[in-house]
Amino acid sequence: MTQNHSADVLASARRIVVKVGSSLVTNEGRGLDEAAIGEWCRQLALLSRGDEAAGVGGPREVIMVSSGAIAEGMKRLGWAKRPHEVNELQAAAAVGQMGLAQMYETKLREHHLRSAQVLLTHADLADRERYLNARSTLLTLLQYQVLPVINENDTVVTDEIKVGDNDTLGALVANLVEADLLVILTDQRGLYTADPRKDPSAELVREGRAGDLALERMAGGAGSSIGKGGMLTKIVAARRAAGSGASTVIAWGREPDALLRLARGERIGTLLVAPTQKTQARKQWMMDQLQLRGAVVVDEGAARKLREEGKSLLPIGMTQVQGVFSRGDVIAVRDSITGAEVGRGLANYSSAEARLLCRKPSSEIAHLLGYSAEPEMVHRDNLVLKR
Ligand SMILES: Nc1ncnc2c1ncn2[C@@H]1O[C@H](COP(=O)(O)OP(=O)(O)O)[C@@H](O)[C@H]1O
Ligand SMILES: N[C@@H](CCC(=O)OP(=O)(O)O)C(=O)O
Repeated sequence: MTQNHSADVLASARRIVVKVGSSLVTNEGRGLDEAAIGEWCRQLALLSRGDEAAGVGGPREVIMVSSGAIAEGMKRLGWAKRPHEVNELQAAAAVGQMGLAQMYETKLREHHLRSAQVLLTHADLADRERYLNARSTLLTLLQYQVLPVINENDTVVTDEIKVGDNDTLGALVANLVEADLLVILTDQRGLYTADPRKDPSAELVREGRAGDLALERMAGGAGSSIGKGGMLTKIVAARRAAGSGASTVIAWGREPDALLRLARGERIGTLLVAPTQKTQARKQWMMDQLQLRGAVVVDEGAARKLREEGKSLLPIGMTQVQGVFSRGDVIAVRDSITGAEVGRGLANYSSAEARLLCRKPSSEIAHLLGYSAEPEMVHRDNLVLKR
């Protein structure tokens, strides 16, 4: 990839997930690093506003994934050694998360940015319906220019049902909101050819392809007892983020103005470029669904609006619902005249609900179902037209 092209990947990223690790957040376990958190918050606020003087080229939607709850909880409880017992780790997380949320709230407020705490579990991301709900909440927060500060809900999860490390959580969040870029800030300047703590001759890798297995061989585990995943989970996270088209940067969290410089297109740390672009990755995923659970049949007018005007499918254009599907399933949209597939997309309502909504204006959804998720049956962003 050329220098210019990689600068584009960075400068054109509109939706960015930033992940910071425990060792940075808690100053290697010494306690919340107020100055460092304040510094990221300042940059996040400038990015979110698209501050002209900062030269970041327009507003960005930013989400923070922050570790540090357990490390901070241990500090507050006066525990010198990380406990092994799950209930103790969970208690530490509960104590530390208070401090974490409070610190981000205070620092972001100083920079006139509102924030929201979002604690997620693996189950929230694995279950289709909860996944869509989490997605919808995060997108709503972004729409209102509120910065979501995310961590795993350590207090309620045990080892078997854990995401486990926040590099992976960051990638899952990037998938969830279809981010353009995942920035992983850590205590090293990026990925080195070997663990720099063990091999002083290791060299910084400036760029690679996300998913390249050779990179995984260079990466080792955590260098300190504070961090959880080490470099390997970051490289695997980059592969996962690339699944929905997001590229990843791994950079040093203390690099001055790192987030602003990245947004300006400056090359810092290690850039792992996603081989397929965001929309392409998404379309591919939807088209690859072999087993469609159902379909909605639409009238001529709706089919035309979808095909020719790139519009969303509204319930009013639906004439029939086929099969049994849930909210979030991929369904086919069929033309009532020829029966041909117009396209495929994500259903906002289940088949049972959709049957009640056929031919009805969206303004009646709340009345008919007792709630309203979205005015569309399938939003155009979640629709791939058949060529
Ligand atoms: N190839 C590598 N390049 C850079 N760091 C590596 C590599 N292999 C292992 N590491 C280790 O990974 C550590 C970063 O991971 P971790 O401690 O989990 O940080 P964080 O808390 O930021 O997630 C580094 O301090 C380093 O010792
Ligand atoms: N959810 C945990 C973080 C776990 C984790 O992945 O830590 P790290 O490797 O430092 O990003 C906490 O807040 O303590």
